[in-house]
Amino acid sequence: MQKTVAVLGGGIGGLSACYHLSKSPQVSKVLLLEGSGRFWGWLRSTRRQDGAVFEHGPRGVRPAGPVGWNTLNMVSELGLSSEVLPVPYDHVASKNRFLYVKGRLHRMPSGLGGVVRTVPPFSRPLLQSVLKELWVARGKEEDETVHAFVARRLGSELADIAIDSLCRGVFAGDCRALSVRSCFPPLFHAERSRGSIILGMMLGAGSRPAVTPSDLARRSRKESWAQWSLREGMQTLPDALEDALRHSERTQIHKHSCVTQLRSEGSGWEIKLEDGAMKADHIISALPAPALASLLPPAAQPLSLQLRGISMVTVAVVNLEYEGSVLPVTGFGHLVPSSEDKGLLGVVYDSVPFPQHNRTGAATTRLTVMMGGAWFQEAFGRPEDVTEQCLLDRATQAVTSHLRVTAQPVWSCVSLLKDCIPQYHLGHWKWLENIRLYISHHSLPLTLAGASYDGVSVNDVIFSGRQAAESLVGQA
Ligand SMILES: Cc1cc2nc3c(=O)[nH]c(=O)nc-3n(C[C@H](O)[C@H](O)[C@H](O)COP(=O)(O)OP(=O)(O)OC[C@H]3O[C@@H](n4cnc5c(N)ncnc54)[C@H](O)[C@@H]3O)c2cc1C
Ligand SMILES: C=Cc1c2[nH]c(c1C)Cc1[nH]c(c(CCC(=O)O)c1C)Cc1[nH]c(c(C)c1CCC(=O)O)Cc1[nH]c(c(C)c1C=C)C2
Repeated sequence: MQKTVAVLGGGIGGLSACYHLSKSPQVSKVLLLEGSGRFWGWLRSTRRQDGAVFEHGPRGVRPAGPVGWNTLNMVSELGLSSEVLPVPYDHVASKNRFLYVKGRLHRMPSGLGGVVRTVPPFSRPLLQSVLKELWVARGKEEDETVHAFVARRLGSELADIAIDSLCRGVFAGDCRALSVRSCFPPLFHAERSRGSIILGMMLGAGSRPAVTPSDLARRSRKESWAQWSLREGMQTLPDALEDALRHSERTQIHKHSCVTQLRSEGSGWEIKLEDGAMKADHIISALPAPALASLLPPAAQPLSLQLRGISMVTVAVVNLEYEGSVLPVTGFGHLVPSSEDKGLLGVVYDSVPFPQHNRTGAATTRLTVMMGGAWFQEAFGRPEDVTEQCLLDRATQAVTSHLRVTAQPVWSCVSLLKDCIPQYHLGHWKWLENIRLYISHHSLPLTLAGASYDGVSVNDVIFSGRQAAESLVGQA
C-alpha cells in the first residue's frame, strides 16, 4: 500500500497520528494540515525569561496503564526522558485534593481513616456507601448519566458533591448530562461484568490494550508516579513531535493551512484550503468533531449531523503568580461543586506539584483558576463579549474568598479556550457507533482521532492518534 495520507489538525492527536504514520514504509506521503500558526493544540505553556513556566492547558499526565505507558514510550523515543518531572503518589499534591463546599475547604477523604470516619462535607462514612454498593442491583439501561449512575449505586450525596466536582475537574462538564458509559468506562464495565463498582475495581473488568512499557514507563511504575510534567512545560511534547516530523522525509507539515472543505474525488479526497487544494488517498481527522462536520460534502450530511451532536465547552483559564507562600493548605488544588458556584470550576495549586516551574530562585505561589465549562454562558454570557478584566477579577476574587489570600498577584495571564473540551453526553456511545457504521458502510477513506471520541486526556488522545495510524498501516 503506497498512499498519501492527510492528517487534519495539528493538536497532540494529529501529531501522534503523523508520528506513527511517519514510521511506516507503507505510506509514501504524510501531510499534516494545521489551521493555526502552531502545532500545540491545547498544550500551551508560557515560558518566561526568568525561568517561570505557566500552563494554559493540561498540566499533569497520568503515567499508569497502557495508555499512560504509550505516552511515556513516545516521550522516551523523543529523547525527553531527562525532562520529565514526576510527582509520586506519596507527594502531598497526590494525597491532598480539596472540595470547596459551603464556604469552606474540605480535604477529600483518602486512606483507611478517611473511609471509615465521617469526613465533612459528607454526612456519613464513605465505607457505609461502599458496603451498600455491593448489594445494589445491576442497572438495566444501555447508558446512564454519571450523576444517575453514582446516585443509584453510591447515594445522592456522593453524586451531588464528589461526582459533580470530578466531572467539572476533568470534563468541565455537567454530571447530569454526561454519560457514565463514555466518560468513565471502567465504572460502567465494572457494574456490567461484576455487578458492582467496588468488585470491578478489585477484580478487574473490561479489556486493556497491550502496550510494552519502555524503561521510562517501567521507572514510573517502580517509583510510583501519580502524574508527570516536563521541565519546560507540556508544550515541550508537541514541540518535540514537530521537530521529529520535520526530520521525516515522507512527512510534510503545514501550518496556516486551514481546511475549508472536503470533496470526494475518485477513491480519495480533494482537500480545499483557504488558498489552494491538496489531494489524499485517506484522511485521518484529528479535528474536533463539529469542525470536521462543517467540512464534509453535502452527500455525507447524515455523518455531519452525528458529528455535530458532540458538543464542546469553553473554559477560561487564569494563571496567577504571587510572591512567597500564600496558601493556607497544600495539595493539588480544589474543586467547586456546581451547587456552590456554577461558573467557578476549581483552582489548581501549580507550585505544589511542580515547584520547578517557579521563577528561578524565588519562592512563589502559582495558581490556575478554571472557569466556565458547561456553565460558561450562564455565568459569563457569550465568550465573544467577556472581557479579560472580568475574568481576572472573578478569578482573584475566588482566590481571596476560597483561600483567604489577601495579597494581589504580581503576574497574571487570562486565556479563553473556546470550545476546548468535548462533552460525552448521554448516548455518546451510540453516536460513535452510528458514526463508525456510516464511515464503514460508505467505505469512506476516513479515520477519526482526537479528543472528541474515546477519551479527553492527553494519554487517550495520543493513543487515539496511534490507533488511527495503525488501523491504516498495522503496527510499526
Ligand atoms: C484547560 C484544559 C486543561 C486540561 N488538563 C488536562 C490534564 O491536566 N491532563 C490531561 O491528560 N488532559 C488535560 N486536558 C485535555 C487535553 O489537553 C485535550 O483533550 C487534548 O489536548 C486535545 O487534543 P486534540 O489533538 O484532540 O485536539 P486539539 O488540541 O483541539 O487540536 C485540534 C487542532 O485542529 C486544528 N484545527 C481546527 N479546525 C481546523 C481546520 N479546519 N483545519 C486545520 N486545522 C484545524 C486546531 O487549530 C487544533 O490545533 C485539558 C484540556 C484543557 C482545555
Ligand atoms: C477545574 C477544571 C479542570 C481542571 N482540570 C481539567 C479541568 C476541566 C481538565 C483535566 N484534568 C485532568 C484531565 C485528564 C483526565 C485523565 O483521565 O487523566 C483533564 C482533561 C486530570 C484530573 N484532574 C482532576 C482529576 C480528579 C483528574 C483525573 C485524573 C487524576 O486523578 O489525576 C482534579 C482537578 N482538576 C482540576 C482541579 C482544580 C482538580 C482538583 C483538585 C482542574
